[in-house]
Amino acid sequence: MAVTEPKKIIIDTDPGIDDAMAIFVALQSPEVEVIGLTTIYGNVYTTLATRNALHLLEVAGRTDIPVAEGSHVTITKGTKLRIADFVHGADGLGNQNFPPPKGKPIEQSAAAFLVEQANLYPGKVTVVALGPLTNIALATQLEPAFAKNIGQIVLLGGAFAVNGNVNPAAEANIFGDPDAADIVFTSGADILGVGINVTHQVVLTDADREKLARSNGKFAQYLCKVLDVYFSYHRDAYSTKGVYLHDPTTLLAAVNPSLITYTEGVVRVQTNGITRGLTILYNKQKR
Ligand SMILES: O=c1[nH]cnc2c1ncn2[C@@H]1O[C@H](CO)[C@@H](O)[C@H]1O
Repeated sequence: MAVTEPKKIIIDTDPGIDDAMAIFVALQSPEVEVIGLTTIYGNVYTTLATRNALHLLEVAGRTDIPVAEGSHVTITKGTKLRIADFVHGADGLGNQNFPPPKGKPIEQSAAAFLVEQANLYPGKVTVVALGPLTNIALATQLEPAFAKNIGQIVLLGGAFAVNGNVNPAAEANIFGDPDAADIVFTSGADILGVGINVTHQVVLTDADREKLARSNGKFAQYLCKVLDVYFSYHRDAYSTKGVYLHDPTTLLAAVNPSLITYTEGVVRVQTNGITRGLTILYNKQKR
């Protein structure tokens, strides 16, 4: 039987409690090889995202994986960022006051790293984008062939035919940088978009969490510590007895796309007005 090579993935991330889960899922999945993490603002500011990415790799014993720091501002140089510390805690990881990581990010920017890896392995690298799409948009501007060279972009973003989670129109990652999102969606790249219409169907319940607490696994024990804040937020905001697994679901869409059903079409993003951040899908059924 032919042995299939693991899919090379770069995770663009703003850790983030559900980002931590997604990173651990990736590191536990033989189907994928994590060749780098790139960081972005969203759940936390970019500086803290970099610190948390390095910390999570140290927890996992995978300091061989490079971390490239991403943009601190939106694609239009906007500095008024919407940071979801009310979802993830001030430190992004459930207010656990973890010690600072020993490692450092590489010299390259996230966009430069993305471009380099896509050129190095044309058509073979999947970017799993778990935050606002600024770094990916910057990569398309840095290298016009990026959209062609990157294998696939699997992204968590958008609310397709449902309300957003920031406001009725917008989902948090798209709302974080709608201009960047529209650049990415119109870049010509092969994109697999996972919206909150999908991720709101994937819930880690209180019972699941108790099961996790009974596990001796290193990742299970770590996640039980950081999950409190995420559970409290969901209880207050949604009255749910559980949490939405946004980022892990998106990561799993890259590991095994057959877990989710898709529709094919064209997506544009509203970049101004009260519906700024709205994702619109034209599903090609009309000719
Ligand atoms: O209400 C919210 N406001 C802002 N961000 C949120 C909210 N709920 C979840 N997320 C975060 O945004 C991404 C999914 O949209 C996830 O990373 C999630 O942790």
